[in-house]
Amino acid sequence: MKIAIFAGDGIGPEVIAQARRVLEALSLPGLTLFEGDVGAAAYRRHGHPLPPETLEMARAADAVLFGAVGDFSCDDLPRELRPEQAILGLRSELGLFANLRPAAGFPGLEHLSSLKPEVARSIDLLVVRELNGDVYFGDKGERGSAGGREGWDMMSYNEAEVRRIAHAGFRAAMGRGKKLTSVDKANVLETSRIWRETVIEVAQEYPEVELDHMYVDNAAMQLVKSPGQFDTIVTGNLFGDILSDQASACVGSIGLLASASLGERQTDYGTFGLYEPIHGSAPDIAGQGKANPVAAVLSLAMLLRHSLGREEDAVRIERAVEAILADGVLGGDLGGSASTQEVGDAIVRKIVTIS
Ligand SMILES: NC(=O)C1=CN([C@@H]2O[C@H](COP(=O)(O)OP(=O)(O)OC[C@H]3O[C@@H](n4cnc5c(N)ncnc54)[C@H](O)[C@@H]3O)[C@@H](O)[C@H]2O)C=CC1
Ligand SMILES: CC(C)CC(=O)C(=O)O
Ligand SMILES: [Mg+2]
Repeated sequence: MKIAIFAGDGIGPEVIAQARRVLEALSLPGLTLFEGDVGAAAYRRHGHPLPPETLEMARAADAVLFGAVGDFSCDDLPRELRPEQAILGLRSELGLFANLRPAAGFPGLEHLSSLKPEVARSIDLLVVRELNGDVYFGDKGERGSAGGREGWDMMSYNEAEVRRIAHAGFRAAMGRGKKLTSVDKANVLETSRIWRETVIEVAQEYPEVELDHMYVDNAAMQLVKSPGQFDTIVTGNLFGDILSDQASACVGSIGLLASASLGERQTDYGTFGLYEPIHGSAPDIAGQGKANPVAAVLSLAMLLRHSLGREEDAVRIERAVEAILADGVLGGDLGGSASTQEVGDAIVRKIVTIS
């Protein structure tokens, strides 16, 4: 089993160091770890945020564990050299089109949610976000205009792209509460009209799943008003990016939510994937030991489940995380004072005691 580890920038290395300790505490036989450079760190060392050797390392692995990229010192670089291109490049080059972002409340942490505790208690949803299309990958540019500089980012989806993420959404819903909400903006966007019609067509193959549709503005409102109504959400790249950050505040902190990015490639043990917290490099707290490593640790659990077929180890990690949070080992983002290292220590100790 080969895992490529790309820690990246800002708090990326801090949270990945803790995830790595948790992985080592599991003492899995036959595991090889490789480390590669991405983001601003890679740009400084190799002149590119996603050097060819990093991409090759990812291709040769069964899974990638990713921290975060982004560094304001790179803001003036041309777009193709900015750190964020590393994660976009990995997602597109590796064909990782389905981004699974679960958001569920942790028992006893309801008071830390931005919602009322009784509302927060009801959250248990999965955002299935399309990851290879939309405005992030469409034609983009800048030109002069009568109104000054004009920029554009083309939003587009074709039926094949929508079909494959719709299948991912329906399959995910089948494994959960059999309810799928497709989020779009079909009242004004052509892209969304094709999205909605294609999702309805794919629904014929999943008669057991109850499908509904919601405009993204209403979905954002419903998410904070009554998140319990959602089971599985399928949506485009931009809407999914925004709604999942919003969902993290409903759970308690962006430092808690993990993600899996999957494509079609199968390995000897499961589906090849890239696993990362939903947060970014958080330059405002980088280097201060304040980053919550839980999202990175839970991303590792998703890696073990989806790419390495090690469900029992994934559950062991998830139980350890739930236990330390219930014990009150909380970082600053959750109103506590535990450092990144202390949260990692507590998870490692629990892993060892949980059989
Ligand atoms: N996949 C990736 O690598 C992503 C990279 N980014 C990049 O990250 C950089 C910073 O972006 P922001 O918009 O500030 O988003 P961010 O997610 O890095 O941070 C947003 C807020 O959440 C806090 N936060 C994030 N992770 C946390 C954690 N684990 N524990 C405690 N608090 C945490 C930060 O301190 C900040 O106040 C930018 O360069 C952005 O492009 C943003 C999102 C995803
Ligand atoms: C950094 C961006 C490319 C994407 C993002 O914010 C995300 O995937 O959560
Ligand atoms: Mg994001």
